[in-house]
Amino acid sequence: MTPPIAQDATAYAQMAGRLHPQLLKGLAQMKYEKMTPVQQQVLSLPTFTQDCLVQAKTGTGKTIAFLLPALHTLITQKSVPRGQVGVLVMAPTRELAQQIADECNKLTAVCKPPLECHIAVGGSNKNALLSRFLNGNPTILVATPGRLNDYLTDPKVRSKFTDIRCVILDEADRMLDQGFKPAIIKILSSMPPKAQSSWQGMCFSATMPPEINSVLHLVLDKNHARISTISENDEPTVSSIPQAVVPVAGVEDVFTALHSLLSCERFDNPNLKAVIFSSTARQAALMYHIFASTGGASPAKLPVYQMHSRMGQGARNRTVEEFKATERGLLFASDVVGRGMDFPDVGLVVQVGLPSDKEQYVHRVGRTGRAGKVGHAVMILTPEEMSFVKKNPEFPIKNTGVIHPKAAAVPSADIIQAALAKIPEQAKMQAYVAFLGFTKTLMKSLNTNSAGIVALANRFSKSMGLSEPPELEPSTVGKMGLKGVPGLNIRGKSSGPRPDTRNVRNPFADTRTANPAPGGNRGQFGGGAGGSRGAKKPLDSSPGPASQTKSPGGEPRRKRPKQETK
Ligand SMILES: Nc1ncnc2c1ncn2[C@@H]1O[C@H](COP(=O)(O)OP(=O)(O)OP(=O)(O)O)[C@@H](O)[C@H]1O
Repeated sequence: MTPPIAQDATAYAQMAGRLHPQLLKGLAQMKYEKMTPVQQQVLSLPTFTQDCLVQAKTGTGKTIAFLLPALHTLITQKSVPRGQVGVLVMAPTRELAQQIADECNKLTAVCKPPLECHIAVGGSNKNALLSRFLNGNPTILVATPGRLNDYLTDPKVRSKFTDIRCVILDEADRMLDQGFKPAIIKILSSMPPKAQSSWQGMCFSATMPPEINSVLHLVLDKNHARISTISENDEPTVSSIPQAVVPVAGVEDVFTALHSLLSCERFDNPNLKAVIFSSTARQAALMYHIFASTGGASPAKLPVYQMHSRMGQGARNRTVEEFKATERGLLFASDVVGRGMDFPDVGLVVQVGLPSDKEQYVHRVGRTGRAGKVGHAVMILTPEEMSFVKKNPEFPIKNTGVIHPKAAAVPSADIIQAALAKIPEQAKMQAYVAFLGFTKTLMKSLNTNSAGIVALANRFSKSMGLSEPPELEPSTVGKMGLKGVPGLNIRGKSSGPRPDTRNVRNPFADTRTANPAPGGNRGQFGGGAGGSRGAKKPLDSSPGPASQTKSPGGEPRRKRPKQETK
């Protein structure tokens, strides 16, 4: 099926004379014959060099919509001196940056002379990429802000931006939020001032919360064009994606309900390809291992994959490649793939628990129903989380009624219990600490207090089969703002031997799953951060820009991520 392109959409062939022939040839090779609405509107602007703020729904071809005008200008106007960066694209995650670079390379495949597109992202081999960047001809650079700032400490790198022509922010609302804004400001301070060199600014996203308006001046001039393919009364999600909520009786029933749901879905569609989002990296890893051990969604096996910030970059890259290529399978993910990622033919998105905000809901749902294809989205919510549905009536979320875990054709409760029994205790402890940290950030939306959060986390702990809540360092409790809250098991304040969450390392390092991801990314719970260490930065996340710490891959972490709690 083709993207949501109207019958009367303009064919790219009709752009002959307006778009450079080499780009038209590239489009033809990619088999993009007609324009999607956002591409049509952007290419209808009076000039391709105009600053613009562009909002269009997920999966409707925004990448090509920003690449075409930028590349056309690059090819047709005074050439950028050799070695200089002409177009800079910034995106929030390494995987999305790579995906944009891949799309750019396909589009420019027939360009002569060739246009080099480089990437600067964390977690990868910095020295090799930097040396290629310094010695090559990186006319186009796609970067994550943390790594680019890291590059920019080198004066040789800074000197490569003196002739910059165009700066593009993909996922612009995310790039300009509190987490990333300082890094973006720092990057822009290394470029010639916009007022003098008048580089073009472009901001694209599927969501544009009002807060973005006060910071647009960083990238766009005040006469920028505003394009939205979403009309005022339109829903913010793609209308061909039915959305539902499965309310469960309590936090204890979540995994069982998920198993029931996936089993039913699998029954309807033997080639099910689904992304299952969790609030934290630890929970994504936990669910991956549970479902690897149940053999995918029973009764038949589906390959399972995991994707989150606790994995090494090599494993992350392999998972992206494999899940893009596979026809069927379950990807247990955190929000590292919540925005922008284009996994073809995902037919189902499941959100286990709440997204960090309503924008994140839109982006997660948008991993299905892309390019005009069909898909649906389901949330699994506890009674405490159900207010999300009421508070956001703009989302057409249908309440399917409580699914009793045992109502499904398979004994999901027993299967989950058996799978949980095989999960190392340390992994459960880590999931508990991450759950506590993330749920604390949602205290207001959950309409509860600290004691309520701890009680919820303790029920979660019990449901995983832990005899008592894992022990926390007093300093961790302080950092979480939970000092004095009853129900916590605090080191030094409890009697008798307790499970120890310190120095927890790769609890799966020596285990083999029944259905490991083909990429071999087993045992990715650990990364060395134990319960208390993990909780030390309960809000930390790898895809974010610099604040104080650096991830092992050199991608700076930000103070308060919206996307992922480890
Ligand atoms: N003109 C076109 N014809 C056919 N397919 C297209 C066209 N433009 C884009 N696509 C395809 O549509 C899919 C979605 O494109 P893209 O990833 O750019 O969407 P997006 O709007 O940026 O989504 P998101 O908001 O999730 O980032 C991709 O698989 C892309 O290859």
